[in-house]
Amino acid sequence: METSIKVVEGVHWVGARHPDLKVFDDLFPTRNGTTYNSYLIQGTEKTALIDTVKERFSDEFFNKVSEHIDPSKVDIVVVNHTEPDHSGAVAHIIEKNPDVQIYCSKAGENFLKQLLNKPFNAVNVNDGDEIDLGGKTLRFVIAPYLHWPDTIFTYLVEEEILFPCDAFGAHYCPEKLFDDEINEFYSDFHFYFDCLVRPFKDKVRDALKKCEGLPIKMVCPSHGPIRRSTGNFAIESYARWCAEPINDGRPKALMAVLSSHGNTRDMANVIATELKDQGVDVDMFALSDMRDDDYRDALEHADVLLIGTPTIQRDAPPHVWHALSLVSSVTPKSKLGAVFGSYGWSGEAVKMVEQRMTGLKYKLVAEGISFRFTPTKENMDVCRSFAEQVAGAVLTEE
Ligand SMILES: Cc1cc2nc3c(=O)[nH]c(=O)nc-3n(C[C@H](O)[C@H](O)[C@H](O)COP(=O)(O)O)c2cc1C
Repeated sequence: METSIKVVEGVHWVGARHPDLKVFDDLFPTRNGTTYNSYLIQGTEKTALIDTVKERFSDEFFNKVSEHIDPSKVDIVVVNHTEPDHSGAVAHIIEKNPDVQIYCSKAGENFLKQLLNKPFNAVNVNDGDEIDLGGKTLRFVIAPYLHWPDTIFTYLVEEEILFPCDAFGAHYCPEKLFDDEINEFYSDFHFYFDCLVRPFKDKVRDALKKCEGLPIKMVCPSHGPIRRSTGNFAIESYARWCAEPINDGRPKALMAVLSSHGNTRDMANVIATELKDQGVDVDMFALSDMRDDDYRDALEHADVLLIGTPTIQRDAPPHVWHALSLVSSVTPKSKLGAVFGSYGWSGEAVKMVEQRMTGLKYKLVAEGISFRFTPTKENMDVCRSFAEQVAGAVLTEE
C-alpha cells in the first residue's frame, strides 16, 4: 500500500495517484494520468490539510493521514479550490469532526454549500490573512479564476512553500513525486495550462503580481509532480505565457472565413483591402483548413474579430461554430466583432453568428451584411462601408 511522502519536516503529501485516468473531467485527455495532491501540515499547536482528494480515493487518503494523526483530530482544512477532485473528501472529514474549520474564500464557501449540501464551519480568508499552526504559518493569497472564481493560494511562510492548487499543475502521474526524481513533463505542464488556465491570462497576471517578492523554494500544486527544484521555472513560464500582448504598430483584424463557392471570400477580400487602406492590418484565416492553435494565438492579438460565413443547410457551417467555441478557451485581446456572408435563399447564418458573438460578450461594431449568391458591385460598395465602420470602431478603441 502506498504511504504518505515527506515534503519537508512537518509537511507530508497525503494525496492519491490516478495513473490510468485517460480523460480528465470528461473534457481533457491525459497522456499520463494524474494525481490529486493533498498536504498535511503539522504545527506544534494545530494540524491543517491543504485540499483533499477526489471522493473515490478517500480511503487511501485517510490511511495516509492516519500515519500522522487521527483524521478526526485535524483542526483545519484549507480548501484552495472547491472542485470535487480536491474537495471530494471534505464531507467525510466533517462527518469525522463536525467542528473542523474550513478555510476558504467567500466564493469558495458559497460553492461548498451547494457541493456538500450540509452545514460546515467556514472561515473566510482575505489577502494576507495568516494562521499560525505553531511554528508553521499559513498565509493566504486570493487568486480568483485560477481557474475557478473561488481559488486561493496558500503560502507556508517558514518553509517558503507555495500551495497554488490547480495553478502551475500538470496532469501527470509520475512514479516518484518530486520533479528532480523524474523525467521532464513540460508538454503535460503546458497542455494543462492551455486547457485550464489560458482563458484567464489577465487573472494570472493579477495573481503573479500579488506573489511578487515572496521567496518561493517549492511549489506544491494539486496535480502532478511537486516542484522542489523548478518552482520558479513554473511561475516564470506562466508569467511568459500570460504577458500582455505587445502593441506592435497598427491594429489587427482577425478575419475568419468559410466560403464554399467563393462569394463570402470575395466579400472578405474587398473588406480586407478597405481595412488595410484605413490603417488596420488583416490576419486572414480559412476556417476549412486552420490549425486551432494558430487561430487561438491570433485571437489573443486581434483588435477585432470578423466572421465571414455563408448559410449552409439553414445554419452557419460547423467550422464557424467551432471557431467561435475556441473564443472561451483563450483570453481574447478584444471583444469587438462583426459578421458578413453570402447566402442563397433563407440566409440565417449571419444573424445566428451575431447572436452567438453577442452571447460571448462581443460588441458588434457594424451591422452584419449578407448578400444573395454572387455579390454585385453595389454589394461590394456596402462591404467597403462595412469595413470603414469596423476600422473606425477599432481605431477609436486604440
Ligand atoms: C450544401 C449547401 C447548402 C446550402 N444551404 C443553404 C440554405 O439552407 N440556405 C441558404 O440561404 N443558402 C444555402 N446554400 C447556398 C449558399 O449559401 C450560397 O451558395 C452562397 O452564395 C454560398 O456562399 P459561399 O460561396 O461564400 O460559400 C447552400 C449551399 C450549399 C453548398
